[in-house]
Amino acid sequence: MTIEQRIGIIGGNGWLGSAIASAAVDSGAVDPARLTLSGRSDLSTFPAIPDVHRTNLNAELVERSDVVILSVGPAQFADVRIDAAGKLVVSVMAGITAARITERTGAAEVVRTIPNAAAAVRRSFTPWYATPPVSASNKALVQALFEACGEASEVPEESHIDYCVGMTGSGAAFPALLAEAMIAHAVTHGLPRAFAERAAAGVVAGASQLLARPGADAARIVQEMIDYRGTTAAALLAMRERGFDEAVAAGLAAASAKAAAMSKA
Ligand SMILES: NC(=O)C1=CN([C@@H]2O[C@H](COP(=O)(O)OP(=O)(O)OC[C@H]3O[C@@H](n4cnc5c(N)ncnc54)[C@H](OP(=O)(O)O)[C@@H]3O)[C@@H](O)[C@H]2O)C=CC1
Ligand SMILES: O=C(O)[C@@H]1CCC=N1
Repeated sequence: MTIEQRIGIIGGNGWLGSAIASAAVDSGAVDPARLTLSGRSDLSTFPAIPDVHRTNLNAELVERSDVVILSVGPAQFADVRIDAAGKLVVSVMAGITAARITERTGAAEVVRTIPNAAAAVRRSFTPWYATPPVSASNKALVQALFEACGEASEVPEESHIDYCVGMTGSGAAFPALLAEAMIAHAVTHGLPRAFAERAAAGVVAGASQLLARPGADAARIVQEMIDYRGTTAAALLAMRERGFDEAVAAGLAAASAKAAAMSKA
C-alpha cells in the first residue's frame, strides 16, 4: 500500500526514527517528498534521505503532516510541545500512555507501537494498539507503515504494548546475548575467536529461519529435539535445569519495569 498522507517523525534524526524513515522510503510505502523529520540537532547530522524535509521546529513538522510519529526518548517527551489536534499521532515510545499523549498533543486518534532494532534491516516485528477513536483507514495506514519496517500486528489492549516493550521491543537483542555466551564458551575451549564469532552468528541467524517458516511452532520444535534424546536434548534440558526460562522471564519483567520508570523520569 502506498501511503498518501503526509508523515512527520519527531525525533526522525534518532536511531529508530531514521530507521523507520529509511524503511518507509526504501519500501516505496512513503514518497520522501511527503516526509518530514524533526530533531533539535544541526540539520546536517540528519539522515541523508533525498527529498525529505528536515526541520528543528516541531510546529512546522506538525503543520506539514497528517500523521505525526513521536520517536523521542520517553524522558524527552515532557519537552515536546505540539498541537496535533485532528491529526493521527503514532508513538513508538516505551512506557508513555495513550492518555498522556492525548493530554499533551490534543490528538484524539492515538496509536502506540513498539518496533525493534531489526527495523534497521526491515525485519522489525511491530505490535500496535489503536485507541477507540482511530478510524479504520488510519489503522490500515499504521499497518502499512510498520509492514514497511517488517511485520506488524494489532493488539486489542494497550497493556499488551507495555508488555511487548520487553518481548518484541527489547527481544531483538536477545539472540546476540545467546551468541555472545556461546562465543565465550567456545573460546574458553580453545576455538579461535574469529571462528567462534562466525559460527555463533551463523547458528543464531540461520536457525531463526526455522521459526520464520509458515506454521512454525517453537514449542513443537523444542519438544521434537527433546524427544530425539540426542545431544540437543541434553543441551536444552541442562539449560532449563540452570534456569533458562526464569532468566528470560526476569529479563522481560525488567524491561517493562524500566519502561515504566523511564516514562516518569
Ligand atoms: N531503539 C530501539 O530499538 C527502540 C526504541 N523505541 C523507542 O523509540 C524512541 C526513540 O528511540 P531511539 O531512536 O533509540 O533514541 P534516539 O536517542 O536515537 O532518538 C531520539 C531522538 O529524538 C530527538 N529529540 C529529542 N527531543 C526532541 C524534541 N523535543 N524535538 C525533536 N526531536 C527531539 C533526539 O535528537 P536531538 O537531540 O537532535 O533533538 C534524538 O535524535 C524511544 O522512545 C524508545 O523508547 C522503541 C522500540 C525500539
Ligand atoms: O532499549 C530501549 O529502551 C528501547 C525501547 C524498547 C526497545 N528498545
